[in-house]
Amino acid sequence: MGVEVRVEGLTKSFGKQLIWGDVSLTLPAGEICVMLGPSGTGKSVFLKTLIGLLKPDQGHVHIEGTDIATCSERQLYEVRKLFGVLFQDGAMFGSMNLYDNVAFPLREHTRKSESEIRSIVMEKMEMVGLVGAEKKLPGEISGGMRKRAGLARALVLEPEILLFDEPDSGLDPVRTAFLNQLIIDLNEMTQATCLIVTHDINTARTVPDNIGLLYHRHLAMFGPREMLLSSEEPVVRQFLNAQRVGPIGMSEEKDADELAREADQELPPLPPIPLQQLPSSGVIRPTQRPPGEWCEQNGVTPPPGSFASDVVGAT
Ligand SMILES: Nc1ncnc2c1ncn2[C@@H]1O[C@H](COP(=O)(O)OP(=O)(O)OP(=O)(O)O)[C@@H](O)[C@H]1O
Repeated sequence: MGVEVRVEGLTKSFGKQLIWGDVSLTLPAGEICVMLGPSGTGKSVFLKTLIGLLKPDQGHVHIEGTDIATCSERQLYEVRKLFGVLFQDGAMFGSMNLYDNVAFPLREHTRKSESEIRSIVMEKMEMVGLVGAEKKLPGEISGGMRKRAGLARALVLEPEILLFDEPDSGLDPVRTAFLNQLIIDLNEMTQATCLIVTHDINTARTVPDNIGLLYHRHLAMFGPREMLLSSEEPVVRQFLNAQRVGPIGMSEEKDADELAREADQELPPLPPIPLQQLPSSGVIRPTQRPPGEWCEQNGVTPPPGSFASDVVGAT
């Protein structure tokens, strides 16, 4: 079972540049969360702060009784073992074949025998569909395969928390759909708490239990998927529906003149909320809420056509 990650009042700057301030959210144990945000809003910095690769200026990251922001190096080393991270390019060692890349954390962090390592590596290679490619070098395979190899490596220490930094970057829509299915199936299988940083709106709309949006140096919103997909809040609405009309401009926020010009433009209606993607087993995950539950419990009328099986992005 995954563990909860509780972030409180987190602030990070580089020199005088504030990246984001006062970020508070909880990644609930075993749930899948997505973090969105325009380019450069500090999503990768957020991931790195969660695993203690970057120190925040203020705030706390509580994981199983340890505060990553203030703990000792020794405690950090222990807590890091709870994490599996899939970096954007898979972060493979170019001179090692896939087998040795995937085996690397086991050889570094455990005293397991080579035969134990072999069985774990092959199990994870099978999970990500890479059996037969063990001897290939990272440079000899496609970007999608590299990501799957990176995922196998992220899984070998049986992590309780899985972080994905733009798993869909550089992948075509079909490969992205397969990778998303793999993430959902892994979550069902391992119950690890998952956080996916992505730009892909379809992923954000259909995969997670919760969505967060970083914008303009703060966390604009974080909460259940249906809450954000039914939100009328301008930034959330604009981003989750990939619209030009709204506060977000080409480089940063729009200025007052641009916003005034848009004032009389009518916003398109909110699109229907798609069904959340199921694991391959077709059975709802333990942490997944039935469609429409959040809206019903919170007295929110979902946009017309929501939760129909033929809504684009439903499968
Ligand atoms: N180690 C660092 N030192 C100084 N500035 C940094 C460092 N790491 C990141 N930054 C700055 O922090 C800001 C946010 O970067 P980050 O990569 O987290 O954005 P992002 O939201 O993940 O962007 P994208 O969606 O384009 O990948 C950028 O302005 C970047 O230049």
